Parts: sequence; C-alpha cells; structure tokens
Amino acid sequence: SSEIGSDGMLKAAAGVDTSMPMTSFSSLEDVFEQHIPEKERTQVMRVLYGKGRGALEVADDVVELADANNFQVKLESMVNLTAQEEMRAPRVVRIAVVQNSIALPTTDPISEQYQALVDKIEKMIDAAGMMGVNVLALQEAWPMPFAFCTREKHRWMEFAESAESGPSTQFLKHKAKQYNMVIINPILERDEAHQDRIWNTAVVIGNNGNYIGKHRKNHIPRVGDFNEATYYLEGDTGHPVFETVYGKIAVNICYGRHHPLNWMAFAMNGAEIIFNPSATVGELSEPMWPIEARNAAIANTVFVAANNRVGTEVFPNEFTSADGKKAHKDFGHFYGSSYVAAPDASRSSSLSRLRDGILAVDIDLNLIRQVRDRWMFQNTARYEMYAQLLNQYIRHDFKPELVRDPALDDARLPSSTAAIPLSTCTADYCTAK
Ligand SMILES: NC(=O)NCCC(=O)O
Repeated sequence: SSEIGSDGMLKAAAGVDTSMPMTSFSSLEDVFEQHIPEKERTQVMRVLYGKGRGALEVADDVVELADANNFQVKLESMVNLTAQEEMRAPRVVRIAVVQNSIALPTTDPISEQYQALVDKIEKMIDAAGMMGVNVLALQEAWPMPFAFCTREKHRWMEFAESAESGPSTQFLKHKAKQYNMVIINPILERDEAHQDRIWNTAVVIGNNGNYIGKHRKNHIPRVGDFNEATYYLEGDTGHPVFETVYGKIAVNICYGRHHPLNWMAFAMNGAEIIFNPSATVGELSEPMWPIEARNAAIANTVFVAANNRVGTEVFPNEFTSADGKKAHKDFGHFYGSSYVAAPDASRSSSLSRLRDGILAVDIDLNLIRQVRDRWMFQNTARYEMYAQLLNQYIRHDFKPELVRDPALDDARLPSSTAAIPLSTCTADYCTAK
C-alpha cells in the first residue's frame, strides 16, 4: 500500500520496482516474447489475448513511408474468428487507429504546432490509405497538446475550432475523399452558433469527404492532472451511432471508457464498432487500459478500437494536481498501446508504448451476430430490472436495497453493531430495527 514519503511524494506501492522507468519497455507483448518460453507463451497469449489474430505483411512502400517518418505500422487480421455463413456474405472491414506524440514544443507558436501535427498525421493517413483502410480514428484532441492539465486559458483555447467547418475537418474531408475512407476527427470544438461554447468532440467524416455528424464527450474527468472540466462540460449529444458504408460506428471519448453504461448506450443504438480515442498516462490508468476496451467489446458484443497518445508533453508553467504531489510541468508518460478488441474476447496486439504508430486490423462484422447468438448476453440481460433500479436511483429520496444481517443488532453476539466501529451510519435503513 502507498504512503507519503519525507519529500511529500507518494511512495511507490509495495512490490513496484521504481528502478525500471515508465519508458523502459515498448510493449507487454515484447516482454512476453523475450521472457516467456515459446510453449508457455502460447497458453499465456491464449488466456490474455483470446483466440488470436494473424499478422499480415505490410507492403514495402508503406514500410518505407513509416521508416522515413519514424512511425510504427502494424497490420493484423481477426477475420478467421468469424465462421462462414450460408445466408450472409462476410462483412470484412479494415479499421485503423493512429497514436502520436506532439510534433513541436508547447512553447512554439500555436499555428506552427498545429501545422506540424497536420503534417505528421497526413503521412500516417497516407500510410493508412496505401493499406486500404476503410475506417480510421485519430486520437483525442489530436491537433493540439493535451494542455488541459494546465488550467490556463491563454493560448490553448486558440486550438478550438468548428466541428463542421474548422481547419482539421476541412483537411480530413480532403483525405477521406482521397482514400475513400471514413475518418474520426477528435478535436477541441468551439461552437460559434452557441456563443463560443467549448466541447471535446469527435467529428465523423464520410468516405465521400462529407461531414456526417459529431459526438461530444459525455464524461469529463476530474482526476489527477486531467483538469478538463476547466475548459468544457459534459457533452449534450447523447449516444449517436453513425451509419457509414463500412458499418455502424460510434465514438466513446476517453474517460467515457470507465462507464459501462456509456458503452452500453452506444451498443443499444446499434453500434458495431465503438472507437475510443484517448489521452491517458501510465501512472494513472495503465493497468486499466488493456481491460476496459476489451471488456466493453465482450459485454456489449461489439468491436472496440482504443487509441491513446504517446510521449511526454511538457508545458511552460508548473501546475498542481491537488493530490499532494509537487508542482510539475508535465502529465507524465502517455503510453500509447492502442489496440482493437473483438466481441469474442480476442484482441489485437498493441502499438508501442513509446512510438507513434498506426494499427490496422481486418474484422468481419458478422462475428457480432454470431457471438450474440452463442452467448446471448442481449437475451439474458434484465433491462427492465435495471431500468427500474435506475429510475429509482436518480431520485433524491432513493434508498439502497440493503438487507441487514439481524445478528448485527444482537448485542449478545461479539460482532454486533456495537462492536463494529465502522458502523456509524445513522440513515433510516441503518438504524431501522
Ligand atoms: N482524456 C481523458 O479523459 N483522460 C482521463 C484519464 C483517463 O480516463 O484515463
């Protein structure tokens, strides 16, 4: 367990070797590959990664483009997870996610930082286009540093732009048309029609280079340095699903991945693939990352593609996190590790924890119905029961359904209420006999 050291910092939890810095390994798979003998590794991978995926060869010109611009490219197939059907043709889609670091220091002029990111991303989109990607998702707030930790308004607000007609939507409309690709464009949105309100938004651009729609982040973090609520509030667009030529897609932006009902709502509206563009750091969330998107894919019987920033972004002025840590100038390490999860509990490998990258995965959307028919989560769910509870829960006079062990109130027993100092609850349901 953690405790405060003499320097006022949290000491590492017992058993954590702090001599191994956050950036000392590129992916868990690399560690497995290097340190687990092959025979055992097959079983470890089966348990941790499901039925699997096959690596596909990336064409030479894509590898050259990636090497010249220092990003990783991975191409995998999960199509073999899906059985051939007699009544339906396969619905194979190549989806991809991008993860990237910022391109220039945060002290450089805003327009130069923005343009350098556009230039970097354009090469990665070109690689995706050359690979024939159908649906591509960029990371959360991709055209800017993740400056929300600073709580400063000056400068960072200048990155905000119109979802419908801002520069990044214009740029990506052009790329979408060029490659016949659906592109998800997560940005800081300035809504000029509503007196300059600011939102964290994902714009969905159709394969004809057309604007389809937008979704605004539903859940805004209030944890660690993620001071996003200083800039924008909870989104007002609900759980839209965008029907595209390549399938029905939805976007659950970053912190929304901690909310199972948020995922469920997108699935209930018919999503087949839910993208999760994120920005999160190792110290805060890395143990959650490999589980959450994967669990969402399993629980809702959909595909999920989660991508995360990479690298460390340093800001000019110090800020604090209200957690007793000394003032600092960076969030810590954004650990990348983007991956795709399938409804049958299989997952792709990860992109690096350290490098820019693009991961493309072939999936067959027919798997969704096949897994639903097999596991029947949607049939066995008790929606009416949950709806009833939620309806009660949102009332201010809600009383939890708590069944109290009568022995707790039996003073003759050693473990009666009187003997338990924690039992300080004075609410009716605690004191009622
Ligand atoms: N961008 C964002 O919502 N980050 C919050 C941290 C997390 O959810 O891991």
